[in-house]
Amino acid sequence: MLVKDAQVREVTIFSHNGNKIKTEDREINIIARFEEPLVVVLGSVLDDEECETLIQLSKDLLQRSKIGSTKEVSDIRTSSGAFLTDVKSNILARVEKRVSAIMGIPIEHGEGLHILNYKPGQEYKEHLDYFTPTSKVAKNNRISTLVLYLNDVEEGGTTFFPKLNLTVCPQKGIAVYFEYFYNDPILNELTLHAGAPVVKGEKWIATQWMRRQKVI
Ligand SMILES: O=C(O)CCC(=O)C(=O)O
Ligand SMILES: [Fe+2]
Repeated sequence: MLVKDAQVREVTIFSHNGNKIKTEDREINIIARFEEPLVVVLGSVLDDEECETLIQLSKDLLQRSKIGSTKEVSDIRTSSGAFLTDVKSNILARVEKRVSAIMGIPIEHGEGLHILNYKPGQEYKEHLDYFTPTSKVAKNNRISTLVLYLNDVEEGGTTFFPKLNLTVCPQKGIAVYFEYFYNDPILNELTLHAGAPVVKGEKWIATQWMRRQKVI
């Protein structure tokens, strides 16, 4: 009997089933999943000390980049951010290892954890995390994202997926995972997402974007 294509679910990168992911040093909870495109909400990914260390490491870095002239200005993303690329820290190394285990991709495929800080009114408008297929960087395009929430936001600052009608509320230590490496481009486009404006308090996140191949 013929099976209609539409009924066959595409293979995903994320391969964890059940309610928990056991990594080398932590048990992570799978809280919710939206199946196609796959969006997974994960609980207990980072402990308080790890969240606070990532914030502190980026504060040091942001401080330094302000002295240089690399402060980016964009209407799409009004927050300020920094890549923790050349930072040496045991906690950072431990977090990267865990992130790699969750995402099922070697950390060498990552661009380095990117820390973002949003103040009230700041946001990240609707966007796709992968580059347009025609761009030069798309040769080694992004395939998946993990957004780690580093603090509790008093009001606002949710991550939402407008095409899925899905909203994730930030909580310290939790994360949202999604991937966009499907054969069907429509599925990839459904991962459109945004960081809603922070209303009260501030928001800190760490984002890991994974590429198809190693980042050199
Ligand atoms: O701030 C958010 O909730 C979303 C962040 C995001 O989309 C990204 O870092 O690519
Ligand atoms: Fe994004």
